[in-house]
Amino acid sequence: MGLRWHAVTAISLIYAYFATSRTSVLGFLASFLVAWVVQFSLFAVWAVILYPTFFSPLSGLPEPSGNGWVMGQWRRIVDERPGGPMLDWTNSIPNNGLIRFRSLFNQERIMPVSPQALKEVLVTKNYDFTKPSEFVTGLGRLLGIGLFLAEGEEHKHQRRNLLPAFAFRHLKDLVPIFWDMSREGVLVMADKVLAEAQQNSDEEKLPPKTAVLEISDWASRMTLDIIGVTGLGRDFGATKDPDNDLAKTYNVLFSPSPQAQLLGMLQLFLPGWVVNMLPIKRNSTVGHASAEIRGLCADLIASKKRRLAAKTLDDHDILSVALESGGFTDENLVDQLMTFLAAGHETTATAMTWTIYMLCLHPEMQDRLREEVRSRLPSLDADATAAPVSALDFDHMPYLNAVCNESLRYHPPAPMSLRVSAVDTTICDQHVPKGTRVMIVPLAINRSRELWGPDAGEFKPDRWLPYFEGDKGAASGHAASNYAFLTFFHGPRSCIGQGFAKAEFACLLAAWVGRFRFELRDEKDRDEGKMKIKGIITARPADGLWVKATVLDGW
Ligand code: HEM
Repeated sequence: MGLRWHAVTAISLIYAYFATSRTSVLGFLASFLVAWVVQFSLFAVWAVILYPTFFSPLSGLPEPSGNGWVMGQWRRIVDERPGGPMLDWTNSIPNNGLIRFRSLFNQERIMPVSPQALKEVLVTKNYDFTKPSEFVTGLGRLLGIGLFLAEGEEHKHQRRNLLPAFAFRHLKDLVPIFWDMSREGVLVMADKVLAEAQQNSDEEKLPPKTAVLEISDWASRMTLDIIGVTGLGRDFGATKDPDNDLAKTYNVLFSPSPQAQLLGMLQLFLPGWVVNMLPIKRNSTVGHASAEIRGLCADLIASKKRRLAAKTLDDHDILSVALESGGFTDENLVDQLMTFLAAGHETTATAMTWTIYMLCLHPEMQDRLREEVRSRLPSLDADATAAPVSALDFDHMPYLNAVCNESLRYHPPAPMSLRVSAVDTTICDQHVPKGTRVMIVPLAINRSRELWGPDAGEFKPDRWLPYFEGDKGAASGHAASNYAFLTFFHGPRSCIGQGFAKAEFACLLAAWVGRFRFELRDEKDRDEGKMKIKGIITARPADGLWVKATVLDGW
């Protein structure tokens, strides 16, 4: 529910016009202000207290206790990790598929938590629920107004034209490229570790061939290079160069700074274009970064178009597929590329970061995974052409796939997202008025005890392996429903890059764990509950993940 600024201003003007003699400008202004403030105050009492408490059709839904008088559950929402309070509510509040909670100024949110409620929001009534307008004005600067932010018919059209780039057959062909790039990246990493290890001082007490790395930075640079080559046909060279401009630009864009949080909050109350124009540093940083990325994407398109015109284009990257479809204008293609660059590398890098963290907490799983990798894949030192790998090699690595799935379940890189009902509609027969905000929380669903059983809160890759010969439940991690795994969402707006991300993730993880042993640098990080986790779209350890990486021999 938003204040109707135009109506309030018009009523205030009319009041001031009739209430004053119109000879005094000051008198007119004072009356205008008084009328404005009175209306605003009445609205605030209605919107913040009366409506959510007594009049909302959603007020009968179960909700967490301990609401602040004005701020609802806001304190918890900002203090805890993204999605953390919702996880707690999902597991503790009895419900019929929907939970309501109140956010800043008691704004109502509803959260679908049963398979039926999720199915309606994501699949059967998907187009009743759109992305909120602040996504377009806020995220649009980072992601471009591409597939991620398109709606309705425009979304269907774009998705249809982009799908061939993600077809199964095409993804299979990408696996050797993913592997090759993972292999090369790990060789660069290993050189760096060995060079640093030679300079280790005695006080550091690090084992031989060991150095401390910040893992999320390495993961981001490698995934940026992978999406560069396979998505856009350009190698950005970020893995080899820690000062790579594009990597640094994304690093700044996705850093959860206090200013970024403030802007995100203001987007809830002010028109997006006003927020984007506020004279604060974050705005100019994002403006410059976004212009730089746009320029880069425009260059790439121009160069591909020249090759397409000269009939020398035989690439299969996402950009080439989009170009050949003929379904996009140049301007729109720039937006699509921005979307794929951002959505296609931060997410997978976050998955890598959390997986290394979990494998540090569970060294026995790390050893088991390494054993499988080393027994199934050629050494990283082997010549890639002499020892090629294929998608089939990865299909035959059950533990690798189990670890990847479990990590994506336990730490979904994008822990929550938002929708708004575009029309009056229903979820599980509950009336949902137009304009209601619907919070979709993969972190909460992926760890729901109702859907996963009493061990939902444990990291257990084995749940993805068959418990007996012919056990079909392994494919869904033995969950009660397909909707229990929400990491990539479901339905027409599910992640188009899901297959791409899973294949890339498996290659990267196999190469990293095959070559290195990872241990946490700081003992205090063992307590996940105390870790500061923040993020814009994706959620990672706020201060990075610092690990001791040891280069291992024998493979
Ligand atoms: C582990 C990695 C990834 C995760 C966890 C992930 C997760 C998601 C999620 C949850 C959504 C839906 C968000 C929403 O609607 O609010 C989404 C959408 C999307 N993702 Fe991914 N993603 C990953 C990797 C990728 C990759 C590698 C690409 C591209 C190569 C990609 C491209 C997209 C696009 C274009 C959309 C918008 C789809 C649409 O609205 O039709 N993602 N992703």
